[in-house]
Amino acid sequence: MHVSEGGVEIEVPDARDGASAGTGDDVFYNPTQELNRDITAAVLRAFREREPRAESYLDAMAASGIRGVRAAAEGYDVTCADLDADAVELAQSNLDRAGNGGEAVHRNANALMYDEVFDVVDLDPFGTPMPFADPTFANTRDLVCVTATDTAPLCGAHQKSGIRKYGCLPQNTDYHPEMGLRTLLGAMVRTAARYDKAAVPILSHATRHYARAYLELDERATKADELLESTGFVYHCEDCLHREAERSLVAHPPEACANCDSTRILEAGPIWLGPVSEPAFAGAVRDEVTEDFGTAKRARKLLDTLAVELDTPTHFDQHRLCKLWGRSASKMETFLETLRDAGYDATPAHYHGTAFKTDATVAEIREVTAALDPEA
Ligand SMILES: C[S@@+](CC[C@H](N)C(=O)[O-])C[C@H]1O[C@@H](n2cnc3c(N)ncnc32)[C@H](O)[C@@H]1O
Repeated sequence: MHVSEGGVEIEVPDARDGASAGTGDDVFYNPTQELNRDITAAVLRAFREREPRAESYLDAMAASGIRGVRAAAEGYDVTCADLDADAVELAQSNLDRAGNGGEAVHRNANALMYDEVFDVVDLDPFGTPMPFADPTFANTRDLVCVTATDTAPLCGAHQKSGIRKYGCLPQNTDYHPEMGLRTLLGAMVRTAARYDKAAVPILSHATRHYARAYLELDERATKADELLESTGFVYHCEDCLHREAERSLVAHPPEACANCDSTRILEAGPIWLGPVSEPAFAGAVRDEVTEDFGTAKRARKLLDTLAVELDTPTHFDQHRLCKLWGRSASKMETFLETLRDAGYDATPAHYHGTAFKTDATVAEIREVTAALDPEA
């Protein structure tokens, strides 16, 4: 099957009739990840401005090679790696067809990353990226791009798996996409720190199906120490949804909720509590989205949201709060405007349409927005 994406043309196996348009008919290609790949192409453009020495790009789990083909079109010196020989053959033929150079290699990405240094490494595995984290942070020079699709372990829905994979205690809350993203970022920051490197999140986004993060590397151990100080714990009241965050290597959970006195407090961590994106970089990436991206409109909307989203470590869901309080929900803009008029910061959060961030506590949100549903 012929696929046109972001100005490049590739062949992928035809999922409908099982026929192979390339070589292997079981080589993976997921059309629903186009937004993720469009944003990656825009990140690669914006990162070039930020770090002009960045030249080599490893598509570490290439499958059809779509990420590598797109990176080569952006002028990067591309290597596509895959364990599957059919994938390597298909990726090489796609690189050749596009004519922007690039080599596909039949290698285990972990072994390859210990052998060779790349400026940019893109991890896009099935499920968790943790089995690839050590060589990635040991050897990558400038930027790590990472997707994790194991959202249930990440957000605490499959908690034991989350604990095993990410070395922290994730909890299943009403802000599960953000819990997942911060579980992933915490594990990335800690892994990089083992190699005396700081992995600074410069852009991140999450949906129900995956978390995606871009981490800029800094070789100063002092910077790695600084980042570790932005990891810590969230304490979440299961009754009133009040939450508090504590930046610390050790948890000091409250005995009871500061808002409602409940003792049903969930403790999550250590997770990343710092900013998940750098506003200026999100804006620069947004400016690199071009009309030949199939998801241009969605990508710009997402990046616009990321550029202004508050960096509080959890988001709220208006519908969840209104249900708890027996109120009808309001239009998001009206709800946020009400908080702002009362002197709080409040922005939409990119996780979904009813998600928002604010510096108000749950009690303050309840009080300030009460007039929006006088019947309740
Ligand atoms: C989710 S797919 C990659 C999708 C692709 N990046 C895209 O955007 O369409 C994961 C790929 O990783 C490959 N893979 C799994 N383990 C690997 C390893 N240790 N080294 C290299 N490739 C691996 C699989 O063969 C599979 O093709």
